[in-house]
Parts: sequence; C-alpha cells; structure tokens
Amino acid sequence: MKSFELAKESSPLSLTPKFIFPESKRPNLSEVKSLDSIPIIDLSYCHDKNHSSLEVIHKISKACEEFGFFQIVNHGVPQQACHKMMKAITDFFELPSEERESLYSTDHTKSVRLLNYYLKVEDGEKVKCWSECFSHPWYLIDDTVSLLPEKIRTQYREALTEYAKEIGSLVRRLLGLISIGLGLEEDCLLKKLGEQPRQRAQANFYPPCPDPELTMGLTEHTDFNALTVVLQSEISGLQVNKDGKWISVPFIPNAFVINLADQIQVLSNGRYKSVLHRAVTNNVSPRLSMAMFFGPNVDTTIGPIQELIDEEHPPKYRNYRFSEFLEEFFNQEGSKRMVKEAFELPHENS
Ligand SMILES: O=C(O)CCC(=O)C(=O)O
Ligand SMILES: [Fe+2]
Repeated sequence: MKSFELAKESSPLSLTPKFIFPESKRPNLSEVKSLDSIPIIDLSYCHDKNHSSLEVIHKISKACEEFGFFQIVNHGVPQQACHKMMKAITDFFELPSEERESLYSTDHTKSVRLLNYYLKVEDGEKVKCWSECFSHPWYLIDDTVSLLPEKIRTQYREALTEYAKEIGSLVRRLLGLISIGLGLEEDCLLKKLGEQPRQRAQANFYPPCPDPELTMGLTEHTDFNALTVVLQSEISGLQVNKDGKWISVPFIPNAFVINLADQIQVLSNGRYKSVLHRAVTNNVSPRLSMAMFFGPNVDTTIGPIQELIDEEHPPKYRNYRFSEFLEEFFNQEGSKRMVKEAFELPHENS
C-alpha cells in the first residue's frame, strides 16, 4: 500500500518537487490583503427567540450576498466543547505518522479516511498539497471508531460526539436565520436539505512549511455541501476570494468561520454565494482546522427554491439529485472545480 508521505517529511530542509506548485498556482502571499476581512457577527442578541434579531439577520444576509463567509462570536457553543475537539485533533495529528498510515486512502467511498489533496498539472502529474486531512462522519459508531489509532480512540469519539451535537444545533439556528434573510419561512432551508442530512467532518493539519510561497495547504475550492462551520487554531491560513483578490481570515478566539457552500448558492438561485477559498501554509507553527460540513443526503433533490424564482429571477440551475452533484465533484478531483457550473441553465436573453 502506498504510504502517507507528507507525515514522514513534515520538517524537510527544503520542499521536494512533489509539493512545488507551478508558478501560476502559487499563493503570492505578498499580494494578500490583510486589512480587509470577512464580517464578524455577534449572535448574542438572538439567543432569545422573543428578542428582535432583525439586525443580526440583516448582517448575515449581507455577508452571504457579499462574501459568502462570516465569523460568528457569542454563538452559544461552550468553549469547553471546542477546546476538547481541538485537543483531540491535535493529539491525532501528533501521533507518529505510522499510527495513522492505515487510514490513508484514495477511495472516496470510505467513511473514515485520511487524504492528501493534490492538483493535477499539465503533464498529468499530481502536485501534493502541504496538508493532511482526516475525513469522517459527525458521529462515529463502534465499527468506524475502531479504525482510529487506539491511543486516541475514546478521547476522539467523546470530543466529537459532544462537539457534533453542539454544531448540529448551531447549524439549524443559522439555517433558520439564513432562511429568514432570504424572505422564507424559518425552517425552509432545513426542510429543503431533507431527511438525514449528510454530516461529514474534516480535520485539517498543515505542518510548518519551509517555503510557503511555493506550495498550498489546500488549493482554491468551494465547499460542495450546504453550510460549513470551521474552527481554526491560533494561526491564520484560511483565505477567501473577494472580487478576484485574496483576503485572509484572522483567528478570533471563540469564533467560528461560517462558509456558505454550493447547495445554498443553488437553493437561493444564486443570491447567496459559495465563494472560493484556500488555505496557505506558514513556516512558523503547525495549523489545525476542523470543518463541519452539513448538506443534503444523496437522494435529496436540490434546485432553486420556488419562492425565489420570478420573471426577474429565472432559475439559474436545473434540479438534480445530490448524488449527481457528488459524482460531478469527484470527477473533477485535482482540477479547478466547476461543479455547480455544470448544473447551470442556459441564460435567456429575450
Ligand atoms: O483550514 C481551513 O481553515 C479551511 C479548510 C477548508 O476550506 C475545508 O476543509 O474545506
Ligand atoms: Fe473549504
């Protein structure tokens, strides 16, 4: 079996060619704007249902239209649950790489797997990203947890169970606020995403990198689910594309980064954006993030919501089963993904 190579070389003196990106795909870190960033929204005003949360809804709606991203503070998720989750992923990635190696797989049908994203370059070669990603469901059952290295198994499951429960409530609350922002009933988006939502988690690890200008932690992408909640460690590395320029997302203590993903762009008929983002590396310290993806299950039909379609706003996408979208997503692996574009309806000019 192919071994997982990055982990064994996390502190090389210089980058080996397999991590070096072609010049046009490098991060150009000096051009990244650090003054502008995504909006920060305080949710403390809308814990109480009776309290007017119109201002918060308005801020979220604006952020969804203009950035597709925002950070939230005072979100009600106990700090303790976040710390435990961060500690569990830290301990997982600090294990000797041999103890994680058996989880490495390129088979995307595997429920629990460690993966290494890559970029396909012209001659068919693959350039590896400077990261290790651990993908698994929000809830680990006995069969799946037993795949984890024994030393961290119990700790990881306990931390994840508590964390996933909290994030589940948060996601439902956010979907409610986002629905109202679109002028819909509070439960509209959640209902559209259907029964048994697809809930996947991805713990990302970016070891310190000898030359951050030559490689990428994660190449630019949009998330293919509906809504993503990201918890990041103290060092920033996430960047969001705004009007063709990259802006960095600073670390804010006890905040979550909220990322609108492709299915909300489609459901909102293009009003809310699923925006390109990427992760860059640094040469100082390791960075970790935990992305909690919430989306429809494979059998759910997704398409622009009827109430958001009228003469002025004809449907931009055709209806599809989410399984079709996933198939398209995996077919485009390693390239600049243009998945939702494959479901666009032709423009009518008349
Ligand atoms: O590391 C991050 O902050 C972002 C990760 C990300 O974009 C993803 O997992 O889809
Ligand atoms: Fe992402």
